[in-house]
Amino acid sequence: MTMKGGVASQDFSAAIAAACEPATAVWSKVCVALKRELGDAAFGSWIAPAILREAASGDIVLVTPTGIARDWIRRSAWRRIGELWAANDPTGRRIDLKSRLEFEALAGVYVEASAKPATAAEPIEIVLPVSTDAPAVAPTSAKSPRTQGLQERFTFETFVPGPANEFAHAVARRIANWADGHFNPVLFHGPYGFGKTHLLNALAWEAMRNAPEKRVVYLTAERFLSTFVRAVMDRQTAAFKEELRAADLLIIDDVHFIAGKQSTQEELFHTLTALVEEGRRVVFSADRPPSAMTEMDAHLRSHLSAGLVCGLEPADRSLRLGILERKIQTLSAAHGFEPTMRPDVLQFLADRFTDSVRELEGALNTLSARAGEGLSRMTLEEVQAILRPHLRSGEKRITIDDIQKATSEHYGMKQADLLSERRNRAVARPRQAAMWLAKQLTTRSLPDIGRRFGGRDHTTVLHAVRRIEALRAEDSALNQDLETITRKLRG
Ligand SMILES: Nc1ncnc2c1ncn2[C@@H]1O[C@H](COP(=O)(O)OP(=O)(O)OP(=O)(O)O)[C@@H](O)[C@H]1O
Repeated sequence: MTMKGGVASQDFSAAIAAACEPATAVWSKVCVALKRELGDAAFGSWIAPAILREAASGDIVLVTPTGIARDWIRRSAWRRIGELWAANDPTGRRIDLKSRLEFEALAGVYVEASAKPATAAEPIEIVLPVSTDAPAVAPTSAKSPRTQGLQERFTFETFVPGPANEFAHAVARRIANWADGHFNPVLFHGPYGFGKTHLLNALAWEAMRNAPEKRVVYLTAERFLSTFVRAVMDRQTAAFKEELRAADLLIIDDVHFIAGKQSTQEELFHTLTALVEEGRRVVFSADRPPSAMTEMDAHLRSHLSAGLVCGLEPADRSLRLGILERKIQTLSAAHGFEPTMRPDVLQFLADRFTDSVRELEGALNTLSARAGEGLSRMTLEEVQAILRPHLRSGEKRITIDDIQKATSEHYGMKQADLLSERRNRAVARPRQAAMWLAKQLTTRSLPDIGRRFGGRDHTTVLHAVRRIEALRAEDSALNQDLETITRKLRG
């Protein structure tokens, strides 16, 4: 079914101006009205995930992530979309509606009109549909929905192998090459901050590059949980299942996160068995082996161990030195300074920051921010003086999970509320407070924090941090809340 926009004005200059208006601008206007008319929930669930594409002929196609979404729009909103489109696009461009699968069958005919209208709410987007525009070599900086959740810097090129992770690295490369799926699922486990997410991201990028026609789905367990909860609330579980089960390769990061969350575990169990039965690949990461996931449902636990369980060990000294050298090269390439540091400084860093590679990287970033191009000339004394605050020993390490638990407990809500899409103040303010605490008490980056709060964007975290900073100046109750939670976390 296609629709045609009518010429609304006889005024020639107005028509010329309108003709220059890109389809995305028209769609944004349509979205503003649709959001008002349908309400946030329906708009966010069905319209926002759709993407506008433009044909060489000038025809516009609204592409939905699933057939179910296409049918919903056709049934419930298409007539209205046609009216709004016609009213806002006097040039009379046609707009058509297709599901992604239909659209991909016509691949090559269309070019992307835009990622998404500015007015669109955050979509229930859980897939990385891989199509002909997969990254040719390394991922580019443009973040399209299909690369949502993946970090561009986490590739095999930037991953340093060593004895601690050699086997995991080899297994990940094999999966990324779509080699035989003899071991399925594969679970990578290892301690906090030693490269699991990096490895899974690298695997996803490489798998997409090697087989652009296949569908690779990457999501964190937090995102799995929050998307599933939202799908249940919106009665969209069928669409949720359809999206996941259409994956050729499903990658779920930090699966331990859903331990104890009964219905989410069940859903994951069914997804896992369905995919494995069909010979599709499934990859997980976790902070411990399945045998140690005592809160995990026994059924799911045994299926997680049914393929290959593969450990990453903490990086040894030579690997830490290798990683430091690689990171220095990356920093120097980005900022144009000499890619070296004094050997005693390198050794000091490798010996003092052993808790995780994340800490090691954080120390290097601190030095680079302070010294800039003087990094290569820094003496050991200067380095020690700058890093002294980071070297407090015996301080308890606080995780984002700890912060979410303590914050939700303090405000008398569930941890899942902090990850949910709910925007009312009673939930939004504690969520912002928890994000602020995560920025203050952990070394996590803004994208990393967003990832752990239901897969939110780093700009949302930045906004939360700024909001809390501003409120602290005038809201003593909030200050007290933050102090109480911090005290509790520090133990
Ligand atoms: N072998 C490695 N080569 C290069 N960088 C590494 C390596 N191992 C870890 N890193 C870096 O350390 C940081 C932390 O790694 P990552 O986020 O993958 O840890 P993780 O094991 O997933 O931790 P968590 O369980 O807390 O999520 C990242 O910036 C990553 O690039």
